[in-house]
Amino acid sequence: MALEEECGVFGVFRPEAGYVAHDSYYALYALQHRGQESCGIVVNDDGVFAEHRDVGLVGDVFTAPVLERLGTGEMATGHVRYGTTGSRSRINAQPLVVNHMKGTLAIAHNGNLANASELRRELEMRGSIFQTTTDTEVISYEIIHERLRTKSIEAAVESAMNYLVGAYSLVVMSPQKLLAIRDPHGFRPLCIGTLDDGGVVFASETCALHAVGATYLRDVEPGEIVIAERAPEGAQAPISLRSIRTHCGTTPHTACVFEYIYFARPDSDVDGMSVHTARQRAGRFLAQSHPAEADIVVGVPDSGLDAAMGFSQESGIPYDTGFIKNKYIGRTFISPGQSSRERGVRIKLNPVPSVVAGKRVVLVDDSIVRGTTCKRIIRLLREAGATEVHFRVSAPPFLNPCYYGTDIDSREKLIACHMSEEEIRQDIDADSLGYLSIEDARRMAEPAKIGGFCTACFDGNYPTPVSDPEVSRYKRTIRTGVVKTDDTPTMWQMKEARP
Ligand SMILES: O=P(O)(O)OC[C@H]1O[C@H](OP(=O)(O)OP(=O)(O)O)[C@H](O)[C@@H]1O
Ligand SMILES: NC(=O)CC[C@H](N)C(=O)O
Ligand code: SF4
Ligand SMILES: [Mg+2]
Repeated sequence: MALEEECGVFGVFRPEAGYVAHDSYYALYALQHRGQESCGIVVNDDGVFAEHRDVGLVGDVFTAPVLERLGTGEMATGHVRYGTTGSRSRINAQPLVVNHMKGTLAIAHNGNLANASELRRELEMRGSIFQTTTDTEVISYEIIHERLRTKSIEAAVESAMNYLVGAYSLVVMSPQKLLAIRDPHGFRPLCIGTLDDGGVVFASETCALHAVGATYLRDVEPGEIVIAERAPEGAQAPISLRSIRTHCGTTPHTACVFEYIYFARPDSDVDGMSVHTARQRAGRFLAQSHPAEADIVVGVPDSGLDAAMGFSQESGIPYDTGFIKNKYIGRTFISPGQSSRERGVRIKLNPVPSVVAGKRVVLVDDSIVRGTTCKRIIRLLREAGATEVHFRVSAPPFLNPCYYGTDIDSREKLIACHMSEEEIRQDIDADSLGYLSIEDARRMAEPAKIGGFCTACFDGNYPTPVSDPEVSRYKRTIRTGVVKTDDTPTMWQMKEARP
């Protein structure tokens, strides 16, 4: 496995009981690109939770009878998963539902805790019995633990956030409230929308708001807890929103830059910045930093197309459709092993010979991970008659794993960890090769309403301590509990502070 998708979360709260499972179904369909291993919906009908989760795609798991069985309710939460902690089995499918002394809780999580194993060990020592192998269950138990000594679910979340390190965009549903929570770094996106009937929705991406007919209100701020609850009688709107901001501004914002490069849908806005525009900007920057003498610019469908357009606009070289993508194949990333991944690339893309024959082609894609895709498509272009292929990549080279919800699992598999740029160019048989610089990767999303970006998979600058032996500079921090690299408290220090 190399780079993989992540997860999508959704929540809806309507003033009157209705088909909120159907809302979730449409939204999850729009978020399917963020995770294809499993999915789930939990409906809340006046405090009674009905749930369905399974491995598979949204359209396969949620048949009409299944949606029917979920019934009606005022609230629902949904999830599409690509697992980063814990296997891809049904037991780990989300939203998780946990019964505790003060009620029931459903939780949907996008992201990954950097201190999940430490927290889990500690919770187990205190008697917690885990049903899954996910970090999401760790978050739920941390919240429940805090709930026993706080007055409300939001106070419990606020308190639990003191111990959570890493990436978490959450939708939490209690019998009476629907909460949206974003970690103080703001790694993963999360936005708020409103419905015509006065309802409220939370979603990973704005494309899911559009899928349910909601209007974008704003993004959840990094560190913010947004609480949707029934407004008192006579209030202007039937559902009110309020916020707890005690965790806002406690750490620099480090939104995942790869959301703009690859993960998010181009028709989504993330932190107020259009993903399509960000990708076009990246293409323009590439044309400035790595120009080419060529006849046409071609993008690799799907996620290379916007950057190819930007390259064409900046360079003046005409853009054309050089590849047709088979509509009936999913993202090759989801293939379980390298051999089936290679087969997937073969059947997925086909060049258009009339476009590329006899042409010097600038080929643009969003990333090189293992080098499988680009090697294959450059060969296809040459077989179709392209005379030169200049490959431009709208991301910097991947050199490090991600601990925040993206499965870039080991350096062994990352081609840039083993070959120089010139060796890669030769290996993939390109006439020239140019990557986006890290600085330009940050610049592509600069207009976003967020303070800064994580670029750790490219430069190794992890915004939090991470408990992984691969990241040697943090080893000492984690073993000794002495912070050497910044002022972020270690897990051990946080534990000591815990009442
Ligand atoms: O170097 P590799 O290991 O081959 O991986 C890189 C490719 O994988 C992704 O595309 P993918 O085809 O998976 O999905 P997409 O259709 O969404 O671009 C990415 O957009 C690159 O094209
Ligand atoms: N990719 C994700 O956001 C995954 C969420 C969570 N860490 C899980 O493994 O289920
Ligand atoms: S390490 Fe890379 S993929 Fe992970 S959060 Fe940072 S920028 Fe995103
Ligand atoms: Mg691709």
